Amino acid sequence: MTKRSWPAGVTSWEDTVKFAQLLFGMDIPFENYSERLPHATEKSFLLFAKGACAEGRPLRKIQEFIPKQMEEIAEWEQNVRGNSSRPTKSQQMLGRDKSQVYYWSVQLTRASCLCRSVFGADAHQKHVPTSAEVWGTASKFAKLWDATLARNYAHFQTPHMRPIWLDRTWQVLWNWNDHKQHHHIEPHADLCATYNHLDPIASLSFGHGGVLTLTSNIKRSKTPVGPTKMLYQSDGDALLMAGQFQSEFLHGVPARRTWSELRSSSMYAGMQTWEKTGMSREIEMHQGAVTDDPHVRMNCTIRWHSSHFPGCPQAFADPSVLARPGELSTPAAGSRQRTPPKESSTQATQPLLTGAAQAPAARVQEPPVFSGIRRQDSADEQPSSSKTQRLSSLEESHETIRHLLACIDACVRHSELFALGTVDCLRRQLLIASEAVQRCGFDESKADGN
Ligand SMILES: O=C(O)CCC(=O)C(=O)O
Ligand SMILES: [Fe+2]
Repeated sequence: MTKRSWPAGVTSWEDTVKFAQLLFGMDIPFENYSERLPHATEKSFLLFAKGACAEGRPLRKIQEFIPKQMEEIAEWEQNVRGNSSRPTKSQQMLGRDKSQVYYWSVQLTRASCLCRSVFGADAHQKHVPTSAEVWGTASKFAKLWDATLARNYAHFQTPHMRPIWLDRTWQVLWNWNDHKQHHHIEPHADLCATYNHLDPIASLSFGHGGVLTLTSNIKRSKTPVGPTKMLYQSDGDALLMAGQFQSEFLHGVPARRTWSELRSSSMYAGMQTWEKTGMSREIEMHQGAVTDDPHVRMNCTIRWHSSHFPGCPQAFADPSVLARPGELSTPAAGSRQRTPPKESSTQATQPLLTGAAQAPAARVQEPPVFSGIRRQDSADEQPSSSKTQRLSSLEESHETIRHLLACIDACVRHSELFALGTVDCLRRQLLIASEAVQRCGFDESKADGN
C-alpha cells in the first residue's frame, strides 16, 4: 500500500482524489487513469476529471482569462516598455532560430512570488513580471482560485487538516495553441528546482480538443522510446499528474496535423469511445479547415513553488525553503531530468521543452543572494555564553541587511514593475531584520553587564 501524505503532500491515490476535490469540488466525477500510464507503477497517479472546468463550473472563467492576460501583456510591452515592433514576442514559445512559434504561453505566480521557471523556449520572457498582483486579469484569477479552493475545502469534514495548497504559492502556465498553426509541445517533464513531487500538477483544457501522449521515462535500453499511450481531453476536462509522475513519465502535446497518423498507432486502441470520436472530429476539422479563423485549444497547468529563487520575497518570508543557488541548475530532489526521446530527425532540431530548471541568468549572476534570516528556534540560534558567537550572530544580521539592500537594488535594476511589486515586502523584511539586529545588540550589551 502506498503511503498517504495528506494534507501536506500527495503520494497515494486517496491523496490524489482529495486534491481533485479541493480543486474541482466534491461533486466532480473522476477516473483513475492508472491503466493509461505507459508502465505500471505504485508511485505515480493520473486522475482524469471530465468536465471539471466545463460551463457552469467556477474554474471555467480561466478560459476567458487566458487571452485577456495575453492582451494585457502585449499592451504593457507597447505602452510601458515602448516595444511597438513585437509586443507579443514575450508570449511566444520560440524555436532556437527564434522564427518558429511552437505555441503561446504566459507564466504567473501567487503574489508576492516573483519566481519564473525558465524552460528554454521562453528564455526571452524573463523581463515579464510573474506576480499576479501586477496584472488586472491575473489578479482576478488569483481571487477566483483562492475563493474556489476555500469554498471546496469548506465541504471537507476535516477542519483540523488544512491542506497546504490553500497557503502554498501556486504557479500557472497559460498556453494558447492554434491547431491550424500546428502548435505543439515535445515530450517533456514539468520540472523546476522550486517544484516538489509532493505537489501534483493540474492540467485544464479549454476550447478545441487536445491529445496528450505519454512516454515511459525509465530507460531500459539505449534506444530512445517514443510515446506508448495517449489520451484525449475535450473542452472543460481536467487531469492531475501526481506522485512521481514527472520523474517516471514524459508528456507531450502533438500537433493536430499528426493526429491521423496517431490514430493508426497501437496507442489509439487504448482510448475510450468518446475520446476516439472527439479525436476523429478534430482530424476532420483539420482536414476541412479553410478559413483563417484559428482553431484554438487553451491549456492551464497549475504547479506549486515549494521553494523560491534567491531574490524572491517569498524566500525571505520562509528562508527554510529557499532554493539555494547551487540547486538552480539541477532539478529538485526527487525529480530526474532526462533528454526526451528523439523520434524523428525533425524533432532533433526542435527545442526540447523539458521543463528542466534553468536559473534566470540575471538573478544567478546577481550578488545579492539572501542567505536567510535565521529562525529564533534553530539549534545554532540558542543563547550562547561565548562572546565570539554573539558577535558573529550580530555580524550575520548586518550581513542579512546588506543582502536585503542589495536585493532591492537588484529589483530596481531588473525592471520598474518588478520593483513596484516587491519593494513593500522587502521593506517589511528589512524592518524585521533591523529589529533583529537591535535585539542582538541589546542582548550583547546586557551580557557584557553594560
Ligand atoms: O497542453 C497540455 O495539455 C499540456 C501542457 C504542458 O504540458 C505544459 O505546459 O507543460
Ligand atoms: Fe508539461
